Order: sequence, then structure tokens, then C-alpha cells
Amino acid sequence: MTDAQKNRIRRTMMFLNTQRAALVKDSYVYKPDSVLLDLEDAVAEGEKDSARVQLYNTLKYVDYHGVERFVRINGLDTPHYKEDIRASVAGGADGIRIPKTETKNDVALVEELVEKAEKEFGRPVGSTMLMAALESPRAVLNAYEIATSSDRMMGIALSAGDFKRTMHARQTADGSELATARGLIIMAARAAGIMAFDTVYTNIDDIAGLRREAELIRDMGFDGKSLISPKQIATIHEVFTPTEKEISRAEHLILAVEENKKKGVGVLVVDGAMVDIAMVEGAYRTLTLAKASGVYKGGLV
Ligand SMILES: CC(=O)SCCNC(=O)CCNC(=O)[C@H](O)C(C)(C)COP(=O)(O)OP(=O)(O)OC[C@H]1O[C@@H](n2cnc3c(N)ncnc32)[C@H](O)[C@@H]1OP(=O)(O)O
Ligand SMILES: O=C([O-])CC(=O)C(=O)O
Ligand SMILES: [Mg+2]
Repeated sequence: MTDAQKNRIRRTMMFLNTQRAALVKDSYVYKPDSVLLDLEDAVAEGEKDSARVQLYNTLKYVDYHGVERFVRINGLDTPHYKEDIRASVAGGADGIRIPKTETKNDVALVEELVEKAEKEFGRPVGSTMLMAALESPRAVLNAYEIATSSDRMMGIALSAGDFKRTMHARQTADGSELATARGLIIMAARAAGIMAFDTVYTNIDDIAGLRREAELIRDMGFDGKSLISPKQIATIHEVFTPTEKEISRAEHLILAVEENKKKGVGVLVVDGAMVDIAMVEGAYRTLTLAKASGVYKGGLV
């Protein structure tokens, strides 16, 4: 896979139950950045085989119009994951989300099967990305080793439902039970140079709560969030897309710092605030995100 593929915009990764034909058929119309075709917890145990067949047909025949397609396979402690990997690769999925990843050995096991399937089905070796969901204290403490375990690894994600279960934690209004995990995950992802994603927000009708959580994780540095409903997409895109004011400030900052660098000035005031060279990288990142979100037409990136 190319760096462009690995680093593409992923503000929203929307889960859908692969068992439900109506969901898989046209979910691209809601324009999430990615879909997560779920074979794991959304699919009833007795429906695993039919969901997998539906997955293969969907990957093969439905045009997702550029929406990225990841598959959440079943856990490595189930009888399903090997066939899930074969069907995902045979169908041409962009990547696989490994649920309940605990160690780098879990990633190595999946990678071996993915490579075997790529050869079996004539797909370019190395073309299928991986991402890991971290759903337990052990997983979060191993975040860096998991994040650096494979060249295919695109990102790591917090999965709070199972994390709270395994931590014996209770859900709180401000998410304090998740603070340490979020901090460790974003730090591991940045250190490894890959993306970080926050968990799903399960209260579908609480859009104000979703916005608060999205702003929190955006400010921590996360790249996006897993979703469970199309109703959540617009809010997340809004939170993650730079505003006109942020774009114009970033442009001013870059131009002013470059101009003053030529004059030998290191620190200066732009729009009433002190800026220096350290802020230029963030300003470029804002413009890159704005461009990928379709709201920047300028020429600085
Ligand atoms: C803890 C975890 O593991 S989370 C990950 C696993 N969970 C999942 O994958 C669940 C994903 N979400 C869903 O399956 C559904 O949103 C549910 C079951 C929660 C609710 O489904 P519904 O009651 O049909 O939702 P709702 O009435 O709000 O749907 C509105 C429309 O959006 C569609 N829709 C709802 N959720 C999704 C989705 N995740 N992806 C695509 N389309 C969706 C519905 O088909 C419906 O379309 P229509 O108006 O054309 O009929
Ligand atoms: O990945 C997610 O956010 C959903 C999930 O599996 C969990 O919360 O346990
Ligand atoms: Mg889970």
C-alpha cells in the first residue's frame, strides 16, 4: 500500500452489521470516510457464515464510490477468523480491523494469513492494510508494540465497550474512566507514526454528547472516531473539519513565519498571538486536513 492510502483522511469509520443486506448495499450514500463491515459482535453466532458470504459479494460487486472498506473480522479465539480473512482478501477489502488485539503476536498471526490469502487470490502482496482495536488493559499497555508490529499497520483504535468490561469500570458522563487509555493510545500512535481512532458513541440520539466527546478526542490529537450510525457522521465531520477562521489563521502564520525567516526574525506576532517556527507544522497540518475535507482551495498545500 502507498503512504497516501495509509494516511488518507479518516474522520469517520462507520460500523455496519454485515448480516443486514439493507445496510451493506448502499451505506456509501451517507459518505463516511470509511466503513467497517462487521463480522464480529454485530453478527449473531448462527449467522457468521451467511454474513461472510454477504461480505464477499458486497466487496466484489458493490461500488462504494471511493469510501474505504475495512472488515472487522472475528476474534482470534473463535473458529471464524481464518475464513473471515480469506473472504476479506478475496473480495478486495482495503484493510482488516483486528478486534481484541492483545499483543504483537496477534498481528503477526493475522499478517501471515493475509499474505497467504493475497497469494491464493492473486492480490498484490502487501496491499491489505491492518488496524488493531485495543479492548483491554493488556492491549492498551501493549499499544506501542502493536502499533509498530507491521508495515501494514495503519492505525490503532480504542474500543471502550470491552475495555470498560475488562477494567471493571463504569461509564461516566465525562469519560474519565477512558482518560488513561486515550492518552496512552494517542501517544503510542504518534510515536509509531500511525493513526489513532476513538471508540463508538452508543447513545445514538445524544448528538450534543457526541459533539463534546468528538471535540475532546480531536483536541487530544485523534484522527477520527468509530461510529455506529449515519446520524453521527455530519457532527464528526464538522468537528474535524477546520473552520474558515482556522484556515485563514494557518495561512497567515505560514506566510508570516516564512517571510520573517528570510529577514532573520524567529518569533513574531500574528493575529494578536505570538508564533514561532514550531507552529508551522501544525498550520500545514490544518491546511492538509482542510484540503482533504474539501474546504481548502488555496495553494499552500
Ligand atoms: C460495541 C460494538 O462492537 S459497536 C460495533 C458493532 N455494532 C454495529 O455494527 C451496529 C451498527 N449500527 C446498526 O446496525 C444500526 O445503526 C442499529 C442496529 C444500531 C440501529 O438500526 P436502525 O434502527 O435501523 O437505525 P435507524 O432507524 O436510525 O436508521 C436510519 C437509517 O440509517 C440506516 N443505518 C442505520 N445504521 C446504519 C449503519 N451503521 N450503517 C449504514 N446504514 C445505517 C438504516 O438502514 C436506516 O436507513 P433507511 O432510512 O433507508 O431505512
Ligand atoms: O471498536 C469499538 O468502538 C466498538 C467495540 O468493539 C467496543 O466498544 O468494544
Ligand atoms: Mg468490542
